[in-house]
Amino acid sequence: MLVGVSVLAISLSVLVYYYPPTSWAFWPLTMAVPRDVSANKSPTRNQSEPKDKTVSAEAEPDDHKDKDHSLPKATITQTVTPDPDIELSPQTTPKANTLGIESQQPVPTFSLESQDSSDEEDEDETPPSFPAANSAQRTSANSSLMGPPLAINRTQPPASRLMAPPPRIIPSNLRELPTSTNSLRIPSTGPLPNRSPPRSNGLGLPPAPIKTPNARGKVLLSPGHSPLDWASLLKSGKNLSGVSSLMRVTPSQLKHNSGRKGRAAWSSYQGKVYNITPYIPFHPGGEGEIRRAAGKDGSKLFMEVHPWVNWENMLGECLVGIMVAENDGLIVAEGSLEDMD
Ligand code: HEM
Repeated sequence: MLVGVSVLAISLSVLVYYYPPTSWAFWPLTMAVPRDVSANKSPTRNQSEPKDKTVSAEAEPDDHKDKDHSLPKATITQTVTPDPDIELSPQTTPKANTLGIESQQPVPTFSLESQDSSDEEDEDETPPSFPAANSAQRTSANSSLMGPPLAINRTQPPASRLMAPPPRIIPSNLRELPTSTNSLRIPSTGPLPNRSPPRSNGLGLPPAPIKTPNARGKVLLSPGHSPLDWASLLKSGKNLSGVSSLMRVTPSQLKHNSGRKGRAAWSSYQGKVYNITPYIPFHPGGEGEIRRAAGKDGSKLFMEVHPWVNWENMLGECLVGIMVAENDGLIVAEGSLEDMD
């Protein structure tokens, strides 16, 4: 008995030595895999496979096959791709996808091509029409959302197609035209303009005239003395100041050059003395107005009438000098002023 057990143990040891336990699980599978699977595309190996626990766990159930066949045929094309791993030696470690024999079922692929008979016509290389024949744009053209195509009458001029027709004249809306005698009369009804009594000052005197913005008439300048003519004279380079160089002007000197008795007209504006003699005929406000400032400081008069006028630009070439105290001034020879005239 003891000897028998020993022999059995030794034989088992030898068996385990040559066939390690790691290879035990694949014995039935390697023995069952056919040598040439490519020649037999029908997956019938499962029938010969033993009901080993490792293999049967990866086999797909039958109801799964039924589910694949229930897919719509119109959108699925089935392709069979032979697994190249099948050609390997059965002694190698089997791949997972080869064990699932049912995975030899064709893999469904989706395609956008339609299954009707027009597939062959789509291969035509002529460009498709726009909009496409079966587009929603064409189909909606017949619906109520889209009107019929414009029918342009080529016989009419373009203006008549774009403009709205003239309004219809209804006789009841027309007024009666005034006759020649009635049009000159003051209407007897309705509010009348300027019918209020004339304004009185309460003293019996005639009412004061109503001032309007244009009540004061514009000064008519002599020909050749427009503002543009003055501007061109400023650019002419002519000596308009009457002096050879800037000078210090005393109050007595300013008063002396009053523009009377053949003298030049000087006027001071904010400490600067200008020879306004050449500008007098160009003054838009008239010669009399600007002469009021001759021989004295005209800043106040100037600012009262037109503070917006830039006299420094307009009289720049007429600058004589600056105002100084009486004892600081230099007398300018009168001949220099006569040269300007
Ligand atoms: C020398 C310096 C002066 C210069 C450069 C000058 C220039 C001018 C200019 C450019 C205008 C036209 C203004 C406009 O149309 O808006 C004007 C108008 C006038 N200026 Fe002078 N002016 C000067 C001195 C004076 C003085 C001293 C007076 C008198 C107080 C005066 C009285 C007037 C008047 C009454 C008008 C008319 C304003 C109007 O039409 O509404 N200006 N002046």
